[in-house]
Amino acid sequence: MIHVTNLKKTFGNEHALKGIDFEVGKGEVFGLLGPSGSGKTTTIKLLTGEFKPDGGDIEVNGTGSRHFGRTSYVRNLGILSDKSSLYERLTVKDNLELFRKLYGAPKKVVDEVLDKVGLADEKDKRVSKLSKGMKQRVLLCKAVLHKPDVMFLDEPTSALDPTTTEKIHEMLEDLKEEGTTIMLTTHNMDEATRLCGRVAFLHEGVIKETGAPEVLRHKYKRNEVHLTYEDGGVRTVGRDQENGGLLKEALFDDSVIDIRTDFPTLGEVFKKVTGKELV
Ligand SMILES: Nc1ncnc2c1ncn2[C@@H]1O[C@H](COP(=O)(O)OP(=O)(O)OP(=O)(O)O)[C@@H](O)[C@H]1O
Repeated sequence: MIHVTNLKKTFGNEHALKGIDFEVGKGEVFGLLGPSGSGKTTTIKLLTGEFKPDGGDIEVNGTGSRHFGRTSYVRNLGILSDKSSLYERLTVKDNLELFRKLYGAPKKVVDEVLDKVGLADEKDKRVSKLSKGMKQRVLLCKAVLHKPDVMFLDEPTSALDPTTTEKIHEMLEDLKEEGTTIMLTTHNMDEATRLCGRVAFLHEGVIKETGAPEVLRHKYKRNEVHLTYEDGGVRTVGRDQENGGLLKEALFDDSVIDIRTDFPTLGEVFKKVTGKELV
């Protein structure tokens, strides 16, 4: 659904993207993970036609980047970015009705999407009276009501409270179930682990690693086993032939209360690969 080859973007002397490659399959949720300034938003803006590439190729749903300026291209996408906005003086429902008519979507979708993000009771409120988290949920409704095949979400939950984040995650999981192709950017490793089938680690405009979160966690795990004893003592041994007998004995040793392998979080893997924290 999304093909990106040797994509480059420069701002003056700043090489924001130094030639990145990735593919996103139909129905896949793909996460671009990276710290601030790594090039995540630039990538999304190139894919949605807001920026023009300085090199490389992009194709989204069969459309090449030279056609991204066409209204027909953007209308078939679902976009949630820092540029997404609502009419503050209109109610939630009137805002969504406006976009529904623009997209020619069926009337019932407005209530359906509001219900999904838990905002059915707020539909007659003016947008100017909503909290930040509520606005973000309405923006997500706006991005999905025409049931786009591809969605680009730039940090969909950044700086939101846990309840709003959970609601947004539930909605994204529903979209994933329905087979929507989603590309999102995030600093949040839990979000990426929960939602993404595959992630790419972006660091200083370069993709350093790509893969399924669990596969990457497995690939970068330390080959160690921690044995915790009932007196609180912890013994760490290599998970190898040499310690085979000891580990087998530990399984049946009543004084061993916990046996644990090191399974790093995605954030720890990111640090291992790039030397940088994901925040
Ligand atoms: N419009 C622009 N003009 C000049 N430089 C830009 C512009 N947009 C991005 N950059 C630069 O490109 C680099 C990548 O920025 P980008 O916004 O893509 O990072 P990001 O990973 O999305 O960061 P954040 O997580 O803080 O949003 C940064 O060094 C940034 O200063």
